[in-house]
Amino acid sequence: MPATSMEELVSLCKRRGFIFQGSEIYGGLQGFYDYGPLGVELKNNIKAAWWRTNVYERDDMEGLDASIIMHRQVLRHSGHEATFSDPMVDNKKNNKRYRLDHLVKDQKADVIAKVAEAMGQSAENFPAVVAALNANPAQASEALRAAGVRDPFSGEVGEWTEPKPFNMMFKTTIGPVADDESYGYLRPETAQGIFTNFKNVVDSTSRRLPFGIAQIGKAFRNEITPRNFIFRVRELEQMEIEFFCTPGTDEDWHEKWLEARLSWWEAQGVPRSKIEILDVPKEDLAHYSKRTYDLMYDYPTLGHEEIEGIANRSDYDLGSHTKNQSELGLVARVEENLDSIAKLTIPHPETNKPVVPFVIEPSAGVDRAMLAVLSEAFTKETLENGNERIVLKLKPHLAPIKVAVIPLARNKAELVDLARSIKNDLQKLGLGRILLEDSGNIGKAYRRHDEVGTPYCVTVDFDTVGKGEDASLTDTVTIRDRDTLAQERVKISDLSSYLQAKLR
Ligand SMILES: Nc1ncnc2c1ncn2[C@@H]1O[C@H](COP(=O)(O)OP(=O)(O)OP(=O)(O)O)[C@@H](O)[C@H]1O
Repeated sequence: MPATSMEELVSLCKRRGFIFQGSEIYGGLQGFYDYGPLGVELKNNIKAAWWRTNVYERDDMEGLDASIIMHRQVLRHSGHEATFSDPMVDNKKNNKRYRLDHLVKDQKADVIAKVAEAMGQSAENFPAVVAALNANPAQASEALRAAGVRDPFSGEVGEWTEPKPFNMMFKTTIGPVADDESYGYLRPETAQGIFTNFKNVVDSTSRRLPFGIAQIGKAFRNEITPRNFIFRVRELEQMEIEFFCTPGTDEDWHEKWLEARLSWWEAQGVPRSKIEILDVPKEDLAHYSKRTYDLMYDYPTLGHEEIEGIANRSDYDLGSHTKNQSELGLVARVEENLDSIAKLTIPHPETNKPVVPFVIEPSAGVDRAMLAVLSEAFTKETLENGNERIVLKLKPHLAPIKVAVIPLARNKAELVDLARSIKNDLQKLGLGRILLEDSGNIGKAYRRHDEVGTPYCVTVDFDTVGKGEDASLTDTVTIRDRDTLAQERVKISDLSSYLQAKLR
């Protein structure tokens, strides 16, 4: 059974070294997390699985790693300077600041109903309530107060300001002079680096439509209320694809990508039955989107929340960043661009005339992926002897440690030396991290490796070195299967092929 609460996951992640609060020894920094020894392995494995499926196993994709700090013109013409903002409100009583929609959503049902009524909306249509609050700031602050909207920090009814937009981009100075011109932004999504490199990739690879560019990397959002562990953070990582296709084929590609992405999640242990597909209503679509599917995973404690967005972005992005916009017959409404020096077109596959392609964008968060994968793998079992065990039933390709090699006694040099040499041989197979686990107590070692999801433990005991009761067991080791708890005796000489077959 998957995790039933976020607390279970938070506690496991801290206890076993997956995830720590950022800057913890100075009291922590809200919205920033550090990935520990096992977290970095799991994260790398998720990213590698995504890259393998979306780049290596397809014939229509290229990869990219663009820089994080971007020219302000990029984020001006992408629309982020003007629109990448969330409405926020302050509580005048304690100066705490909240994202308006989060604040209202977390109130009791009767309070939400009162806010909705005051704004002339139905509580069932929550986005419409938020839209009405944003559109009528003065009425909104009165509605929040009259409905008795409580401050989540103090628990008391707040004295709420009018909502105002808050741009979520991190701005930074570039170079030694801090003047009005010398600033850039930390990218709020990786996508823009793909659009600005579109021409470079086309020119250097001779790609023709349809094709896509994949990128994994950090993005930064100054979220007003970061919360729910790594679900909403200020420094996040994204796995994004911009898939360029001929206008008119976009709807078809949108469906294909939806299917491809669901099947990828399934292969990572996140079943379709736990993902709701939200066909985002027209009135809630981002300004660039023709249609968007949000994949809503059923997170413990939070319920269904977005794990990935798959948007049909039309020709908005390349159309916004290209020069000569007026000659290109753009479908999307874009702001005038007199700064770009590149024409972002590609020959139409049938007419050979220059065309600005449409874009399908599957965009997933690595941190949210990690939370979902951990949540699905988390299992509490009662054993035959009545003891309870916690086991992370991660898919082997995602497990941070693939095999733990354990000498039965840590003070017996011949056991430890042989275990080390087995570990070194297995490490050379390139399966991922193999750990020499010589902490001594075999029971504790098994428990630890269950909890961190190690699929196999290999134990070197006295029989292995010919000092046990059964001479026929010399040069064999015990392999313990994490999920079935079955133990098998295998010859050391067969170990590599045995584990390769199980883990590849
Ligand atoms: N603050 C964040 N922390 C962690 N992951 C995030 C954050 N914002 C976005 N993501 C991830 O990046 C993906 C694509 O970003 P997108 O801009 O579509 O998110 P969003 O619609 O702004 O998300 P939300 O509505 O939850 O704020 C999301 O599906 C999510 O997995």
